[in-house]
Amino acid sequence: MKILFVVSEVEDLAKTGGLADVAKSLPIALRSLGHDVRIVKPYYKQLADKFKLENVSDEQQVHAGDKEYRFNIKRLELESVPVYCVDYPDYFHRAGLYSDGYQPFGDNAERFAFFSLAALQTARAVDFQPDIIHCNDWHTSLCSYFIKRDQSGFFARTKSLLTIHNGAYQGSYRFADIPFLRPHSELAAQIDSHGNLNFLKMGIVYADKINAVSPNYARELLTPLGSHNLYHELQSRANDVTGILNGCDYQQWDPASDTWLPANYNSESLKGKKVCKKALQEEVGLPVKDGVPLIGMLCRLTEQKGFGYLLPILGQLLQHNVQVLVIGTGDPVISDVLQFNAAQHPDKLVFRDDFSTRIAHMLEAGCDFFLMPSLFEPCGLNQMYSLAFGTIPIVRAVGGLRDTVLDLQMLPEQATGFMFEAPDSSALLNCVRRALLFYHEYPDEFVQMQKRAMRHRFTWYDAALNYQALYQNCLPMDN
Ligand SMILES: Nc1ncnc2c1ncn2[C@@H]1O[C@H](COP(=O)(O)OP(=O)(O)O[C@H]2O[C@H](CO)[C@@H](O)[C@H](O)[C@H]2O)[C@@H](O)[C@H]1O
Repeated sequence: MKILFVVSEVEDLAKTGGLADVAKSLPIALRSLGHDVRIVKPYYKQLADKFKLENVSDEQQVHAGDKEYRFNIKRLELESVPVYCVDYPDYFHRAGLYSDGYQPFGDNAERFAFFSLAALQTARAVDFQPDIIHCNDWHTSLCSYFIKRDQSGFFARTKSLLTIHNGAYQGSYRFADIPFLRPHSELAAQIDSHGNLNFLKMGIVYADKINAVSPNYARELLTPLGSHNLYHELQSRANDVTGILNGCDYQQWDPASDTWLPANYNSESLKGKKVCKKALQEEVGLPVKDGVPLIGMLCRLTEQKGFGYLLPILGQLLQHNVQVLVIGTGDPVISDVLQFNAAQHPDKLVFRDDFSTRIAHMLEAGCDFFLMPSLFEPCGLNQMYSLAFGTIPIVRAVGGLRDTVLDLQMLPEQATGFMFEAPDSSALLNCVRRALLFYHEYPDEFVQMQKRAMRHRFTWYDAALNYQALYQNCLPMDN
């Protein structure tokens, strides 16, 4: 099959979160199944600073009424997957991808409506007539609409799939302010009472199929509580909504060969993990103690990740014989509270307002537990990385976390972690206490759990097979 994978961010090129991990690994896995998959993404400053790329075609155009927007197409290869980059400096040559660090850019609607049109124009320019356009999240949802209404005939046989990586971000903007959409009366008919058009909703309405990044999140999306206020739209497409679990890139996340780590280890021997713990404690300034459990947390600082019920019990949690390390950037209100608590408990809590690939690997390897108490979690990748590193996840039973972690109480023989149900502080605190008790009281069983976790596999190969079947499902029978 010919697949055009349209996405805003890609690991190694430009990234703000888990979407980028998927946008690298899935196309590579699909390529290994023999499909002709090509990525289209914006030529962000982050990417332009790293790779000075040449144009691969004449200047291209997108129109908004009488106005012409001229852009260039650059190309590179990511492990033999072609990546076309839409080069339009006015929209994409900025320090951030979506915001200046404080506020979202005021023209995000315009930027991503343009990008969706430009991605389709890129396919035409390089004469790549896809069977499937695979759209990802709100940024590229409009492609599903545009191919259905395309006048050129180029996409007459093309079907579209929308993958929802995070349904909380929907891109809802004043329709009248988006020059590229003004001629589309069909979209104008879909605005809400405030005059806003919801980009993700348009993907849900117009895509041939829709999938979420885990089976459990797909089920949650079809409930009033889990639908991020898109219940009616999702329910009306219920027969076309499925879930495919993300994979884990075990080349990148392998403690036996990881070059970011001070020592390597595997599921036969965890000796190197102790070295990693010591190095991590030293690096972040925690007392170097082996018998004290170290809980790590690494994420974007947002409400989604469960800070609403974690922050109120941090003090209680730190009364235990434990060390906690939180690393991530994001909401300044959350970082202020973390900073305040860290100043009060310097020997027990460290917060780093920071993110780098190196520190991510160091944290995943050096901690005993990985905390991910998310309010909602479409799939979650960090819990898979922590399983691969023998770092026991403590998670809320929600979204993909429920699909990937097996709780000790429920499945004592197969358990790989600890889970709690209710999104509240006491359920979280009880769960962490349960995990700490197990660590202190059953050290041998704890090591067995670590080894079991390390052997658990969620491969991109399996995910790619499922996507392949879903693409087939989008296409007419004769394909
Ligand atoms: N401050 C920061 N800056 C840059 N990178 C950071 C960062 N903090 C963490 N990261 C990195 O981003 C990735 C996080 O992936 P997750 O899946 O855990 O969450 P995210 O919410 O971003 O993704 C969404 O999309 C993915 C992919 O489908 C779903 O798994 C997930 O549930 C959904 O919320 C990891 O590679 C991590 O190391």
